[in-house]
Amino acid sequence: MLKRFPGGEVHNLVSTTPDTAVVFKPAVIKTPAILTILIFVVRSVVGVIRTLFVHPVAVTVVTTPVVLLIGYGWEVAVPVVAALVSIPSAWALTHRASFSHWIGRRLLAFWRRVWIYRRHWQPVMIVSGLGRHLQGRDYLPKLLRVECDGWADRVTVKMLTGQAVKDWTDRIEHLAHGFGAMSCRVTVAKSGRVVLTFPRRDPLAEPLPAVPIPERPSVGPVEIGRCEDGTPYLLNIHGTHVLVSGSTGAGKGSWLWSTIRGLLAAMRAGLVQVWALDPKRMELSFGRALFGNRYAASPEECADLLDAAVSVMQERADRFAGVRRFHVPTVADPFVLVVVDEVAFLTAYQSDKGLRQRIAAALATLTTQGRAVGVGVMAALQDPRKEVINIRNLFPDKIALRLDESEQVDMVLGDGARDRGALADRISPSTPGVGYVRLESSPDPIRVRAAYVSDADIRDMVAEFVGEAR
Ligand SMILES: Nc1ncnc2c1ncn2[C@@H]1O[C@H](COP(=O)(O)OP(=O)(O)OP(=O)(O)O)[C@@H](O)[C@H]1O
Repeated sequence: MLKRFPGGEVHNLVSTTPDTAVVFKPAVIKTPAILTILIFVVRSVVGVIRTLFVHPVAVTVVTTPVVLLIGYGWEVAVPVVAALVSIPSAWALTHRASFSHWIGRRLLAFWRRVWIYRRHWQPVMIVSGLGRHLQGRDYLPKLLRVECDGWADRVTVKMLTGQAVKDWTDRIEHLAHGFGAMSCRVTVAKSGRVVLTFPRRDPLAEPLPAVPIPERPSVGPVEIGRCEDGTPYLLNIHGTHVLVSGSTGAGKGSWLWSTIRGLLAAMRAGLVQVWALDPKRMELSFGRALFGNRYAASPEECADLLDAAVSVMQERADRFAGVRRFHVPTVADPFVLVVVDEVAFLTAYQSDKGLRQRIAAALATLTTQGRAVGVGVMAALQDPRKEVINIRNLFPDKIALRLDESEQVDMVLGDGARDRGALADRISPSTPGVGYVRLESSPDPIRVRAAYVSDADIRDMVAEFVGEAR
């Protein structure tokens, strides 16, 4: 005997096998055709209005010829379109930057949104695991906006509820390959939204000539080179410590020399002193005259120079205590920048244990207490493994140039840097000076190329500095 269920009809219940319990027949709700059509029309209208607002330039370019052709025939459409095309062409030829800002990049963004991102969105999301296909329905993150600049596409995405940024940073390779880009970087726009950056070309492929020596004395930020968007990259030196790490030939020298070059005017004015530790005797020795007697090469000399820097630091700390909390560079109390080329020579590879401990203690003291009293450290390092330098974390600002292994990226820049797109292990050996900067103030790494300071540039710097000093 079939039991009568509340709200159900007995004839809606079927038993498929004689010896088993009742099996429910799924309820089929028939949507009226008019409702389906209405939903479709509303969605289409909303889509058209949205496209009009989001891509006004692209919509005008596409619809104008069609409207003219239908409304006035080809006799009117062709000359009007020709005139309309000639105006932007003339604009593009005479002022390319403003044309590409107002028209070119918007058209490109529209095209790439439709052809690259919208077309591949569903398969890339499902295959990478960022979207789900459940019971015939797709649950996908929402593609909100595509913007193009001179070198990259920036895709703003609304994540699925419950997703974390790490879900995206773990899949940068899927995203890059899925959308035909060389790499992908993930940044957080706001809660629930991420921006994916897909480079279209490498704007840092060409070497940059040395930045002109500044006219005005300044302790920074100093111009080091260029960012990917073509803007000058300014590095803060005063009030921090900087670690530059990269394998041999990665271009660490260009970061050290670009910094010294940017400080040269302030050095001439007596507001900055650069103290050079050059255990390899290959890098800083070239501009030795810039450092006067504050140049050291042998481990003993380096240890003495570091101890002297610690003394300066402590003497200032005694004097400044209770009087001021920040250092203002003056001729009496200049900013002291201790530049160390290949710091591991002085720490990990130093066979004299006593000397090694003395140097490590001095470096740790300077990096923990020096910045408030105007003593900074900028150190270069080839091998960032933990056993090589354990004071790595005392440098607030870090730069990873080309590295040999992917694990080294987080060792230099801190946890999660590679996931956020700092692919320092993928930097080509043909682009020395390129690196990822991760500052204390921002977790997102920036890709930068330092300008190349050639031997001739260093000679000019020395000539200018010594000439002035005489
Ligand atoms: N910013 C740059 N732009 C273009 N070329 C560069 C740049 N920096 C360095 N180079 C080239 O790369 C070569 C190696 O650079 P550099 O000596 O600075 O590397 P490094 O990282 O200091 O290596 P090592 O640790 O072996 O001394 C230079 O001789 C120069 O030709």
